[in-house]
Amino acid sequence: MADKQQPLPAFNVIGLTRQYGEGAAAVHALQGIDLQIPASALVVLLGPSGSGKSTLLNIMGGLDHASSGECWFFDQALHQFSEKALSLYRRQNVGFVFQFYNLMPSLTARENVELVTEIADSPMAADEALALVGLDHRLDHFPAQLSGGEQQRVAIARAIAKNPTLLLCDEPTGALDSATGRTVLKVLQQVNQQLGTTVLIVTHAAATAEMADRVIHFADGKIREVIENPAPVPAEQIVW
Ligand SMILES: Nc1ncnc2c1ncn2[C@@H]1O[C@H](COP(=O)(O)OP(=O)(O)OP(=O)(O)O)[C@@H](O)[C@H]1O
Repeated sequence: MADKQQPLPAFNVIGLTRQYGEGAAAVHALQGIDLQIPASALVVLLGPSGSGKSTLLNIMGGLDHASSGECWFFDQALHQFSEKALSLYRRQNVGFVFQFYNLMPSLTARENVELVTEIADSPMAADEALALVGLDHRLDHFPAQLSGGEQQRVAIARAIAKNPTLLLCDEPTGALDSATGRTVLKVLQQVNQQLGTTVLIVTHAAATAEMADRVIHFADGKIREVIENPAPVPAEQIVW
């Protein structure tokens, strides 16, 4: 009998596949993924280019559908969701951070974050979100007046301002030098620790694994290895 005290994981992924195209041209991006991610964990996904990391992240984020298998978010069966239900799921639960910040150049840092807080159900104030990422002194700056790392921190503030349960980050430090990347990782770790947000980071910067509770290694559309890290290090100590 199931242990009633056992909390549901944030994600329970069972036999997930994703195929692009048909026949001889088909790409089997995910070839049967089984995975559990506990709520409030910080998880890093590593693996060679084309191994399926972004494909899995996109399915977990409700941006894409699996070809077969199950993807549970707590008790919600994402694999059975309509486009409309996925859209609501994304709006209510998911913050996204990508390699490129996608800020509106004609809006200030505060206004970029307000774009999200105006349509979210229970947002934090834009100024509060920007203070959390250490940008309370840059509220009225435009993206062109900010460094790459600062722009990425605005993008993170925008993602967390709607108080998401889940923060999905695809190459968040990909466009940054290592020192600046470290400040961004520190913010992600802080969001995880202070807000309890489940954070998933896809990256090529293997040293990022040191700050994770759990590291998932991909190869050829499969999970090669999952490593639990009993003692994640503070992001500021990471060197790559
Ligand atoms: N929309 C698509 N149409 C066709 N093939 C796709 C599509 N998206 C991804 N693929 C293919 O699926 C496979 C997995 O891609 P995915 O982007 O998930 O890999 P990744 O591990 O995130 O790679 P990277 O580290 O380079 O971002 C690759 O072979 C890729 O070319």
